[in-house]
Amino acid sequence: MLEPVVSLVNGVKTQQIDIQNRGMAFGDGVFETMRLTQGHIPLLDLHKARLHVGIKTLGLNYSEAALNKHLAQLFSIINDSNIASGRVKLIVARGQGGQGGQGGQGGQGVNPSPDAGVDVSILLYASQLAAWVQPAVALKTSRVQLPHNVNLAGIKHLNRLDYVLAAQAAMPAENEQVLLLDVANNLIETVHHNVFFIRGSEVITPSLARCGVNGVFKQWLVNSVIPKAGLQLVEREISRVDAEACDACFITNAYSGLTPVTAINGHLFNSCEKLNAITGEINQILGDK
Ligand SMILES: C=C(O[C@@H]1C=C(C(=O)O)C=C[C@H]1N)C(=O)O
Repeated sequence: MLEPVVSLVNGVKTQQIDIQNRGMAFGDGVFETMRLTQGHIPLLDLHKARLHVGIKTLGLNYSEAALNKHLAQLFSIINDSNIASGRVKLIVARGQGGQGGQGGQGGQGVNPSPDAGVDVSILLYASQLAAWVQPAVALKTSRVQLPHNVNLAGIKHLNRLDYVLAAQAAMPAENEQVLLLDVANNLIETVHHNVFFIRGSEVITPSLARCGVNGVFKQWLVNSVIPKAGLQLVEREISRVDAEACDACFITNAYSGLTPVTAINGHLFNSCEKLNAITGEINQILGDK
């Protein structure tokens, strides 16, 4: 785990949170993992929009003005320092407090009290991008499958235990990422990325209606990049057999962008012209190359 270079909790420079914070106690919150490039965060508006969806779903007592103030404070610290590129993690968790202080189930206080506030914790990890970005990876499926949960599908909430179990079971090598299937045996995503397949002029990505995280980079690709590259986006269920019939595969997230996939459980994929077109478009827009 990389040490944060700057850590703000509700605008105060500290690495401590309240022992009763509900984000820690119950996973009662949402988060964003964002890329910092030359002092700015690409796709920040999309990160904020996804955060907002999660906040609304969880019914957090949220002030957009407070969030913007904390972000401005963070940017001012970044600009005064020599941190140019890295990773920014933003957590919005419900403040402390169980049900009226008396506890809910078994005195554990699962129900939030009406006056439970909101903690906005902003943590900056200044790591070298190159240390995190892999040129290409192989995927390995995990025997631990994602349950369906339509209440939380798409949201990047703090409860990631299915992912922890799946990664533990798969034990990936250094050049591997863990691919998750759901309980209906459809491919969903990797532990840290969304997944895409190219077949002819179609770019196919799993439907996340029942589980999975609606990635910010995925949203940007789907709405802006893929149409520009003249390709057709299809969101649907994908089985392993469907996937193996495809020409190419890649994974995405906001931190590392697009990463080509060389194989899934030993089934090989090549790079293809269409994948190069998408990568070219991304690099041009993000100004990476
Ligand atoms: C919880 C995580 O999940 C992944 C995050 C994204 C994303 O934000 O783009 C996509 C797929 C998820 N499996 C994470 O922090 O990596």
